[in-house]
Amino acid sequence: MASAATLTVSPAVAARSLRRRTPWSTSVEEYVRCIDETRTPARQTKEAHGHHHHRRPGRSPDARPRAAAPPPRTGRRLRPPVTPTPANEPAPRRTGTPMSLHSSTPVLIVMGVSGSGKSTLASGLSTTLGWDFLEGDEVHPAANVAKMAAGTPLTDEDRWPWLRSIRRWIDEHQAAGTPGVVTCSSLKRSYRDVLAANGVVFVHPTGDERIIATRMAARTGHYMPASLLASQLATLEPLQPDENAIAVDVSLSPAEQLAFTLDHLAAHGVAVPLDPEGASGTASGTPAAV
Ligand SMILES: Nc1ncnc2c1ncn2[C@@H]1O[C@H](COP(=O)(O)OP(=O)(O)OP(=O)(O)O)[C@@H](O)[C@H]1O
Ligand SMILES: O=C(O)[C@H](O)[C@@H](O)[C@H](O)[C@H](O)CO
Repeated sequence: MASAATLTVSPAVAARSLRRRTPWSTSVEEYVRCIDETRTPARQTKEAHGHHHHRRPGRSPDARPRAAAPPPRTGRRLRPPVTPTPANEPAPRRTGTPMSLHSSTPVLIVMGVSGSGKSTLASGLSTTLGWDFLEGDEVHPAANVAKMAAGTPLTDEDRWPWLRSIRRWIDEHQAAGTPGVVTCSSLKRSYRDVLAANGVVFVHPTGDERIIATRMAARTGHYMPASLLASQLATLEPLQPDENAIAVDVSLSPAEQLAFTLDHLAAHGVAVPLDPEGASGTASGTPAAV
């Protein structure tokens, strides 16, 4: 893996982030406080709830300073940001692509075909990191949803306006210094190019298509028919070496996927909890090959 830049945050950005209760801090004590204050109850998958989280800067209750913040809890174990070295780099990724966060506010785009586990992983990342969350399916134009529900794949023209609205969400968050996590299939390179920016990292649950098909077939209450998986896979263009990305094996459990992704983020300078809820036991272990 190519070496990647360690995230650097200017004092002004760090101060702004602290005000927003986001976990950017060089001080462990402050970081503990921020994590504790941003922690929200575990989110359910949209399958269970039928709706998604969609928080924007300024509109989210979590984005506003809280008048009566609880006293900081003590004793939480943290994984401090580390500088990548050959010894502490996580296991090789499928793509072998460099991941770089430069000095911008990070936004994770969890991409992949329908049923690959985007929402499950993104929800875990958002909860663990305390970052804003956008369920990309929520901002599809109604006509797109109707089309997919009827079993017809979307075209490029259907997707451009949707991609642009996700781009706006990313821009708003980066301009505000508020990290975020968004789900967006981002199947083609040209789609990802609409979304890519400094600080934007694609996180791609990928691997055995039979696993995805099985999960899709078992899923109920979702507008996306399993019959569209074939066209999703046919449309998917693999990540390319110059894309800023982490590939995560779909065969891993949700907790393992979360731990694997957090390992990569930590190795690239992002402060993440050492003992995130739902990711215990594997964060510091060797992930399954991807
Ligand atoms: N790592 C995993 N292990 C086992 N089951 C999983 C895992 N990740 C997701 N699932 C299950 O697979 C199904 C699809 O997951 P999810 O809804 O997160 O995928 P998605 O990519 O967001 O789908 P879509 O794009 O169609 O909305 C769900 O039933 C979910 O509970
Ligand atoms: O680009 C697309 O074709 C769409 O974004 C789909 O991927 C669905 O929205 C998503 O997978 C929900 O099932």
